[in-house]
Amino acid sequence: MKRPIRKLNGRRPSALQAKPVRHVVAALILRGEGSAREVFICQRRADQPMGHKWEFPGGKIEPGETAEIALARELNEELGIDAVIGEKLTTVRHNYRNGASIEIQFFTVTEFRGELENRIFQNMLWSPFSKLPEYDFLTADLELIRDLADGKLL
Ligand SMILES: Nc1nc2c([nH]c(=O)n2[C@@H]2O[C@H](COP(=O)(O)OP(=O)(O)OP(=O)(O)O)[C@@H](O)[C@H]2O)c(=O)[nH]1
Repeated sequence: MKRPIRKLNGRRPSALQAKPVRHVVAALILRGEGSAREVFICQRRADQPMGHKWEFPGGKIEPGETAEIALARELNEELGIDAVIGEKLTTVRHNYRNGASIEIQFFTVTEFRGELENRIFQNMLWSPFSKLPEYDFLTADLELIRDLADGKLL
């Protein structure tokens, strides 16, 4: 039996509006050891969605790509480096308020060829883990940022 679609003030229930999950990969590019350890972070340009927010370099996985291949491609496009993709650190799922749902796989990178070159960002820099909470990161990254700053990860 077909169930009628319930109307809410003329709108469909939100489950029917849900957008497909976007699969994203991002890199924690690391340098240094111990308390001198730093991670490379990037700021989105004003004209990008969620402009001025800080993030880890990366992007969406294209059809047919593995996560590692997608991340190596994104790092090449965004920063001009040939990176060796390391271990997967964590996977984060997040629902943005606009209905977008993303799953981000974070990988470490400790080796790459080439110089880090700013091709698309407003700003980019090396940050000690303890200073990460001072930057205005994308909401989906906040738990990871706290864990890194508290020394719970890496
Ligand atoms: N790269 C990256 N994306 C993140 C992070 N955190 C987070 O929520 N995202 C979200 O994941 C999505 C990645 O999309 P993107 O626009 O950067 O990907 P892309 O380079 O493939 O974009 P394009 O569609 O312009 O080619 C965005 O919705 C972005 O807001 C992060 O730390 N790094």
